[in-house]
Amino acid sequence: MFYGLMKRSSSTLDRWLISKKKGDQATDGSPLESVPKGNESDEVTEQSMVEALGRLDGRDIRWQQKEASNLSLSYTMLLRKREADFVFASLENSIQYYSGELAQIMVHGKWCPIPRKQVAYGDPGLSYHFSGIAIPAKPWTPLLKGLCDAVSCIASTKFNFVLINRYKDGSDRVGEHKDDEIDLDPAAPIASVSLGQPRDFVFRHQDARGRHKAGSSLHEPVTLMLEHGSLLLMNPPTNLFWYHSLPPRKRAVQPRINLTFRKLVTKPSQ
Ligand SMILES: O=C(O)CCC(=O)C(=O)O
Ligand SMILES: [Fe+2]
Repeated sequence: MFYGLMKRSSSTLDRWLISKKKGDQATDGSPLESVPKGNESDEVTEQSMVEALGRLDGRDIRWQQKEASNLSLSYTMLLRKREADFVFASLENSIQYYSGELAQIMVHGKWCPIPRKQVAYGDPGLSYHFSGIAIPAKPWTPLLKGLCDAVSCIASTKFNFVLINRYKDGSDRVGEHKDDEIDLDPAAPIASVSLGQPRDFVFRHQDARGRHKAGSSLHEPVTLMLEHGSLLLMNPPTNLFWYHSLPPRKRAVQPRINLTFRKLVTKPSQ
């Protein structure tokens, strides 16, 4: 199966390439093998899940690669279904999202409630500044640390922070933005793990927006369906040139959790 990543496919640049390992020579187009199934009767526990996460890098990861003008995306199915189900349920049971001032953002000079829930975890003292707020990191839980270490290993990047967004249904969303904050290491990818309701994720080049519409014919938008258990790497310099959004979708009725692992470079506040 090709995971239905692309809405359009007209030029070679627009075609997803598949490689066995990130950085390997990509091969074009052959269908992905399905991920091997474990013994379905084995019960997944928090401890077995953290152990499984420790072995994730050893799995045969098949990347689908999308390259366009200053855009580089790597996509793979990271977790088997029952693992993704377990992580989703565990996060649903344990995560307390921020409220009050930490659940607002500054839009055009006005404070607005965010149309989703959010929280952050990470190394001690880290905060992430965006849209007028500073989101402090709560201390890692064993599961989130296990996921962070696994994704760090797979992406060859030592992530130290995760921003978690929860979308209760298709009316929750993220407006167009770039993840180009000063806190972020510009040389590091952002690693996005999705759980729950599959949702469209849309990239638009900065020269194809608003009064720059002239660039539209040069830079077609790129839409991916982010599946339950998937990992998307937004590689540099994507976030310097391309905006991304999670638009509302009436037909999406189930909740979704997204974890974006990030490498923050600003000094922890004491
Ligand atoms: O929910 C997502 O897939 C992405 C969220 C996002 O873009 C962000 O947190 O910066
Ligand atoms: Fe983002």
